[in-house]
Amino acid sequence: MHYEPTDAPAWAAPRALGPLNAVVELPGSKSLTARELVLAATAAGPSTLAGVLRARDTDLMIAALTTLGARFEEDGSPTRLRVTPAPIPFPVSRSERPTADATASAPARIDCGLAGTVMRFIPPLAALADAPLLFDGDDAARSRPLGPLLDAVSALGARVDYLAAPGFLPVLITPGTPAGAGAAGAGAGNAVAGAGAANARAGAGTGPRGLAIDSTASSQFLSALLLAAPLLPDGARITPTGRVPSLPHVAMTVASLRERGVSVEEPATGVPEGERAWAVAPGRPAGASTTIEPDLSNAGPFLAAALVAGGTVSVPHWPASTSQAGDAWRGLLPRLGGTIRLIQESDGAPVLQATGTGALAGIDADLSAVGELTPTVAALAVLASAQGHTSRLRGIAHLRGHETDRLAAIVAEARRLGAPARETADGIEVGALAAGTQLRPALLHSYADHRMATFAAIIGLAVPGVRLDDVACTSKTLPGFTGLWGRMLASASPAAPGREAR
Ligand SMILES: O=C(O)C1=C[C@@H](OP(=O)(O)O)[C@@H](O)[C@H](O)C1
Ligand SMILES: C=C(OP(=O)(O)O)C(=O)O
Repeated sequence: MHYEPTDAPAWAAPRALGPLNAVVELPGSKSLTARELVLAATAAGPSTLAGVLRARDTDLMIAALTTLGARFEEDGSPTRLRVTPAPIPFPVSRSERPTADATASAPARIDCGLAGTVMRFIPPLAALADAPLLFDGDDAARSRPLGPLLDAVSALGARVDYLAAPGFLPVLITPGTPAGAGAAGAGAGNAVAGAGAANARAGAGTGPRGLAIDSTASSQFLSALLLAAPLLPDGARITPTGRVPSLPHVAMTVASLRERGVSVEEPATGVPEGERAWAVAPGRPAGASTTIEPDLSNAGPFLAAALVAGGTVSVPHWPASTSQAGDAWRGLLPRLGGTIRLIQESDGAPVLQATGTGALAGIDADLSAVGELTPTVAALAVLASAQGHTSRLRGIAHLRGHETDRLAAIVAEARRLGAPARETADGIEVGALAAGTQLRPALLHSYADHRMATFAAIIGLAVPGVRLDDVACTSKTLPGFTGLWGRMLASASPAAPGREAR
């Protein structure tokens, strides 16, 4: 892992000066926003989306879908969008380009930034466009895995040309010859008929397209094919090979498709891995009016702050039932030393409250289903190490392909603080600090990773002298993070003389 710390002035992570009593309103879920944007852009009719996350990842998604021909208009607020779907084939050839790209031969570009959702959800749609699309992103995005997904995109008949290393950005995707009008529901228009590569069993008109895909590196490969499947003339039957991480995110994709009337069959429980298939019927998703839930994964650092500083942090509008991975905080935080209560406000809206005392517990957990929660759990594990506890986080080898190699990053930063951490084949272990030893001040590295930035913020609540090289990368999913964090800390009761959060 190569990382050059930025030259930006370091952010001094604020310490908690006493127990908290804060209510933190979080913006919309990144994952739900990404799915709703794609579904609205490919729907049979217009949609209205409320509670949309406006952050770097989701604004890049809006830009990508605009290039495909969808239209997004703010309806009184940036978080409320009216969406006019794109025709299919997506009219990329007519998209407005920045002047630098506007030569006859330059393909339209999709900037993926560092967003897994953009770099995974858009390529299968590129197979349904009327012109080539060039995908690229941040430097760090160029080492995030894409190969198995792009094999499936070529199985859909598109041509995939890697411009640097095979399996990675940048890549040029050229759609195959469009088939005749497909049976893909109202206004679906044409869809691809490809010669089909080795892993495509069926062509258009002969039953659902069969796609086998190795999704061990990311559940987003599977979600990406599921989102494109209803736009294919005969739908698709998708069989992931190997163990799929982050299954709640796949369930979220299925739920979002079904909400818009798309028929998706999921594998029955008990079907062995490798034999499980998801079957999606053809037919454009329906236009819809949808309100997006707050981001429960991003709630994690704020809830964790209550455990570290003591006191209570409340997150309003916690959904009573949800497909978000972040709902797992209700089970995880009690194992790390907190108390969790889901209460009903007088207006009936549920609120999640995390309460803590500053005393933390170590944890041994398989986080494969909720990998994106790992940096926050790891921050608590590092602080628990200074209280004599060991922790083991398992089932998360795929985090090596997240925004950065998160296993290497967490271990490097934990060690910089003096905690005995090490990588295992599929996770990390954090040992207990020797009695009488404390974590030390450090300039921590973000690795351009929003969740490594919030990792540092959590540590800084309790360890004096923690600074972070680049807090701005939190804008990937949570613009305004430092303001929210500061307001939460301002709720601290003044510490008794001599007392500071542990
Ligand atoms: O589909 C999604 O919205 C996501 C799926 C997961 O990806 P991986 O399966 O690559 O972990 C998750 O970690 C990521 O933050 C968001
Ligand atoms: C893995 C993550 O993001 P992405 O959607 O870019 O994969 C994350 O947010 O933790």
